[in-house]
Formats: sequence, C-alpha cells, structure tokens
Amino acid sequence: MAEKLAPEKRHDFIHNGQKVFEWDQTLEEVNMYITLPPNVHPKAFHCKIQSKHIEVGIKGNPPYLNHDLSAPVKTDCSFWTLEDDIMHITLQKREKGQTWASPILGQGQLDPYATDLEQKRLMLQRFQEENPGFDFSQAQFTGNCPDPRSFMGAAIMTLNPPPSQQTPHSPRRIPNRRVLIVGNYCHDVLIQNGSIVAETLGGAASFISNVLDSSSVSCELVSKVGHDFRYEVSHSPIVVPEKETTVFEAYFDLGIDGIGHADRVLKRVSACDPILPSDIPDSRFDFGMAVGVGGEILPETLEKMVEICDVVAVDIQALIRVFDPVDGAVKLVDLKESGFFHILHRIGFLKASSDEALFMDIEQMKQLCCVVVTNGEKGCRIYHKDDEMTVPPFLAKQVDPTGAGDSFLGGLVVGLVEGLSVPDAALLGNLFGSITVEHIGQPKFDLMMLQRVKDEVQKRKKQCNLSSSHNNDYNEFHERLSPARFSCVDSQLQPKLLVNGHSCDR
Ligand SMILES: Nc1ncnc2c1ncn2[C@@H]1O[C@H](COP(=O)(O)OP(=O)(O)OP(=O)(O)O)[C@@H](O)[C@H]1O
Ligand SMILES: O[C@H]1[C@H](O)[C@@H](O)[C@H](O)[C@@H](O)[C@H]1O
Repeated sequence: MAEKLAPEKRHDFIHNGQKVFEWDQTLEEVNMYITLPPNVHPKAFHCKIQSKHIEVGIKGNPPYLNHDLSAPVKTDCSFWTLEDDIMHITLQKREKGQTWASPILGQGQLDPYATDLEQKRLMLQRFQEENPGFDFSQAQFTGNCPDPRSFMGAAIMTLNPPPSQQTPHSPRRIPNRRVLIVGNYCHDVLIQNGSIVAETLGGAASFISNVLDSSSVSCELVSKVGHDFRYEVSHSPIVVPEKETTVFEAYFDLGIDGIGHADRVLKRVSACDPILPSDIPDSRFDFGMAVGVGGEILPETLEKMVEICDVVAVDIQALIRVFDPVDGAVKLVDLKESGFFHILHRIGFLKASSDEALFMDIEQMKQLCCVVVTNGEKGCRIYHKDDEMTVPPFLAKQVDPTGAGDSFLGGLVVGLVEGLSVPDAALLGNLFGSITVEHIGQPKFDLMMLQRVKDEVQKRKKQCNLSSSHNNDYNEFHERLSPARFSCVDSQLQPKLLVNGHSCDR
C-alpha cells in the first residue's frame, strides 16, 4: 500500500531554461537524479554531501553543482550511487516529514500547487506508516493539509520507527527507544536563613533519569563523580578517585527581588571533571540529552552527541553557566559567547528557563531548532520557526523548585519518545515539573499516577490518529492528565515549604 503513495513522477530542476537534474522525495529522503556526461570514467565523478551543502562534479573541473541545500540532511545516512548513466543522490532529511520545495536553497522551487500536492502525498504516506493495516492511497484531504512534520508530533522528526519495524495489522507499537543522558550527578545543599535545610542528590541527569526510568523509557547515562559520591543510583557514574563530586549550594533567601519574584542563588562549591567525547559510547541513540550543570559538557562533547544521536535536546544551563572564581556563584553568559553556538544548528531542542532565555536571541534560535522556555508556575512556551504557543501548567504547591526544569525536560522527552506532538510532550513536561516542585530532592512518582499517565498518552495518540482536529486541543489532554496528576500528591506533607523562596504553609 505504501508504494502507492511513493512519488509518482520526478520533478525537473530547471536553471536558465535547462534541466539540471530530476528529483523527488519521500517522508525521509530527497532523491536527486543527475544524467552523467558520456565517456567519463565513473571514478572521475565526485559528490560531497554536507549537512547543508552539496557539491557534484568531475574531478579536476569546476563543480557542476555547488549549492546550499534547502534544509539540513543527516550526512551519515546520505549517500550517492552511479547507476548506468545516472548519479543517484539520496539525501536523508534531518527533519523527517518536512516537505522540501526544492533540493537547492532559493532555486527551482515547486509552485504552490505542486508543493501542496507534495505535502498531501507525504501526509498520506505518514498516515500509512502510522496505520499499516489501512490503505490510505485513495484518501483525500479536504481543506488545508496538516504539516506531515508536525502532525502527530515533531517527534516524527526522527523518532518514529522505520516501517520495517512495524507489524502490519497490529496497533502501532513504538519499540523501546534509546536515550543518552550526558551530565554530572551532584550533591545539592539547600540553605535557608543561614542553615542547611536539606542535602540531596542533584544534577539534571539524576532528575531526568528518574523521570525516564519511572516511565519505562530505556536510557543510558554518562556522568562523573568523585570519591565522595554518596548516593546509590540506578545508572552508575564514572568515579574519578582523585576528584570530589560536583557540589551546588542553593540559597533560598538571597535572591528575592522587590516584587517577591525570586528563586535561589546557586553556588558551585566544587566541580568534578568534564565529560569528554571518549567517555560517551560510540553506539547510536534515538535521542541525546546534553544536561550538564557545572560546566562539564564541552563543545567537543556536544559535537559527539549530535554525531551519534538522531535528535539532541540541550538544556541551555549546560552551555551558558560560568562560575565565580572566588565563591562559585553561578553567572550566565550570552549563548553566542558560550563556545557552543556553532553546533546549535544541529540540535533538535533547546530548553531554557525564563531567566536563562534572556541570554539568547529566541528569534534567531527558533529558526535553528525548537526552543522551549519554561516559566515556573505559568507553564512553558514553545517557539519553532514561525509558530509559538503557550502550554498550560498544572497546579502545584511548591516546596522546592530544584530540578523542576530537569523533570520538565525528562517529561518532554518521554512524550516525544512515545510519539506525542511537541505541545503534548511539553504538557507531560509541565506535569513532571509540577510534581517535582512539591518535593525536596528527587520525587518518587506514584505508580498509579504513572499508569494513568501512560493510559492517557495512549488514548491521546489514538485520538490524534483518528482526527486531526484534536491536534490543537491541548486543553482536553490537560484536563485528562490533571486527575492523574492529583492521584500522586502525597498525603504526607513535606516539613518545610519554600514557595518562590519564602516559607509558607500548604
Ligand atoms: N510552582 C509551580 N507550579 C506548577 N508547575 C511548576 C511550578 N514551578 C515549576 N513548574 C513546572 O516545571 C517547569 C520547569 O520549571 P522552571 O521554569 O522553574 O524551571 P527551571 O527554572 O529550569 O527549574 P530548575 O532550574 O530548578 O530545575 C515549568 O515549566 C512548570 O511546568
Ligand atoms: O540539582 C540541581 C538541578 O539539577 C538544577 O537543575 C541545576 O540548576 C542545579 O545546578 C543542580 O544543583
């Protein structure tokens, strides 16, 4: 059935009235077909595919094509072959489902009618992939065609299983996706009114793996700790015996401004070693999460991650934090000056809190990746290309904000891995973030709550499969997740409550 939705005919790429090559596309690939000149030895042809550029020619001559591509491609899965007198170039779309109007940036674009037809065909192909038991080849859209890239998920970008992994006539089952989490565990010391009120396991990696493990999403974690690391964790860290574990002190009474809008003041009082590319396994992952807290992620570490992971989500705190040489106070630098900027066009998601977002140019970043800005009790806002939207929060009584952003990111990735759209996945992020603020340290998620969330996620996916009108109705999903969320509020109250830095009663 899927083959009925394969490209029916190739498009001609015309330049100066002359056909330069033919091309077509599927959900995953753009194919270019170039007729080769006769009497040239096959070994003389060359083709260089870079993530946003292509060069084709005969060695020793000026290139025949030397152009930027319309959109980024995955270079490790793109390739070229020579078949008789045709060079066939297969470009693997970095953003699966994106409709390309031309392979070459700014030239030879399909007209709007042809683009629309192309988008409809890809959308049906997408339906077909999602529902292998049905035949969509005769289906038609009325009205505007949804975007095959975002319909039922930006997760479609790379997270959906290749058709070969799906069994016909069985409900769609996403195999256990592999997530790589990179960032150091740390010791968190919470200080209020000059006294230590809690010492807990910290580090974004710990909060995120807690969410992923609780949601049965398989993950591998790369983290470094010192000889003094004092927690039992399910993903063993690399121990550096001559070093101490990274320690953060969080002061809850130093950072309150005039309108009471406050957070903690953070100080890094010791730092373990950075994570090097060689510490990261060489295998491939579906999703990577660069989630350092104390400057342990280096540009070369992130580079390795984008090489080996299909999609990488980055917490901006891993990139823009600098530490006062005297007292370790955390300060932020602009993302452009962070030393990571050149890699950011290769990441999928950038998460920042509203304070951290002041250190980037959202307008610029949203063109490169999907930007998610969390805003405490107000939920979060998503920015991608020309779209933006607010995703509503869940009601919570805040005890300790530490780790809310991390759990949010964990929930977002769980949602994406499960195949939800980005806004739906962000709603899951809000859910896990809201539960985290009600605890000091790592929250223990209630099993009933987790089961109800899983059930609601499955229902949501089915609903979106059946009707595209459900896609924009996040309120409904929110309403259905809320009862699940409240089933997990502990009856045992936490002794100390820190609400925006202030103690208060529940
Ligand atoms: N008081 C709250 N009530 C409800 N939800 C909250 C609250 N605080 C945080 N959240 C949820 O957690 C998400 C992340 O919170 P926040 O924006 O405070 O992140 P953050 O500053 O990065 O946190 P941290 O650095 O402490 O990990 C929010 O988008 C929201 O969904
Ligand atoms: O455990 C916390 C948590 O991971 C926070 O997200 C991070 O900002 C802190 O530095 C860390 O100590």
